[in-house]
Amino acid sequence: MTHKRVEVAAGVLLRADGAYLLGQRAPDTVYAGYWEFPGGKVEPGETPAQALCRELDEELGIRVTRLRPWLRREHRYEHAHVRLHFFEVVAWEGELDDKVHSALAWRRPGEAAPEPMLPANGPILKALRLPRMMGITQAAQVGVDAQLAALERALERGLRLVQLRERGLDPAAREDFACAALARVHARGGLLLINTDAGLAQRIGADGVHLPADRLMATCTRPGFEWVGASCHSRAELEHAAALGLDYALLGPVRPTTTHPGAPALGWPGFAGLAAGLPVPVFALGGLGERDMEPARDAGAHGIAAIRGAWAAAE
Ligand SMILES: Nc1nc2c([nH]c(=O)n2[C@@H]2O[C@H](COP(=O)(O)OP(=O)(O)OP(=O)(O)O)[C@@H](O)[C@H]2O)c(=O)[nH]1
Repeated sequence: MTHKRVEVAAGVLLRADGAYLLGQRAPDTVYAGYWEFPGGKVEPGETPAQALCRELDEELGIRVTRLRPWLRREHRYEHAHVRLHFFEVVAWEGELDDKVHSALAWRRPGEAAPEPMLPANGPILKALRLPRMMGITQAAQVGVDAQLAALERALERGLRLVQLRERGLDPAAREDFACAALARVHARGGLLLINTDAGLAQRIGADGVHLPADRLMATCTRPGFEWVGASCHSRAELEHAAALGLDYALLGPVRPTTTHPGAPALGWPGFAGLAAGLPVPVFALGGLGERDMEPARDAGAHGIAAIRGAWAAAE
């Protein structure tokens, strides 16, 4: 049986400590007892953002004062074909006064979520585990020792996601550097992805691979790592990353950069237009640093990826 598509708005309420809110569906609903993000169906004449503000007022008794578009994902249930518009809700007024759920629970991104979870939400929980800042290595440019020292400083400051992108190192030096970087990143509980070289990622036990755009477009099935991402410069590339079920995409350059001279800069409106409405978290890239996190997330980015900007913050 085919169903008309139902538009749904769902809110990831984020506390200052990074915890997010889940609600357990009441006994008299479809999927009773399953956990969900608070929200509900978009009514005729409403935008998804308006629907979410109404639902959070009705369900939780709060007035949303700041929200950001995040991910959009379609799922076919036996009872409905839903298109879920997920927003991050970062500020609200009023105390939580739940009127519809059996229970509420706050969870930090690393903690196990309560079970059972609505089936459409698995990738959303995985996206919440993805750190907001990605550092991309440049050991071939600055030297292996200087890059490892910069990596240690950045891990100390809280960096937990690193992409090793070292086309300029010969294979033996790249493998030595990758092992040294992986030990440091794993000592802090972070994730290390290897650009292009899936064999190297496999040998050293890295967390995943990162595909350059040409590799992405030549790839028909998701590589078999826990974390797989790709570099994108167009909507077609972003949609291919989404179709492969990748865990993130990088999109840029947002500003002109010395690493990609001559590439036209997107600016935040250009970034927001290309990144909107995707199921895959998108990092903004190109001339950015941690100070750009707020404008990036307001433009729909999951976070920021940086080469120079990731290592320079404390210098
Ligand atoms: N609120 C919410 N709904 C979700 C999530 N994930 C997900 O698949 N859905 C699906 O989206 C639809 C939302 O329907 P709902 O029953 O909450 O809608 P509603 O509040 O307007 O209730 P109503 O049916 O009584 O009017 C359901 O099919 C639900 O399974 C989620 O995280 N939050």
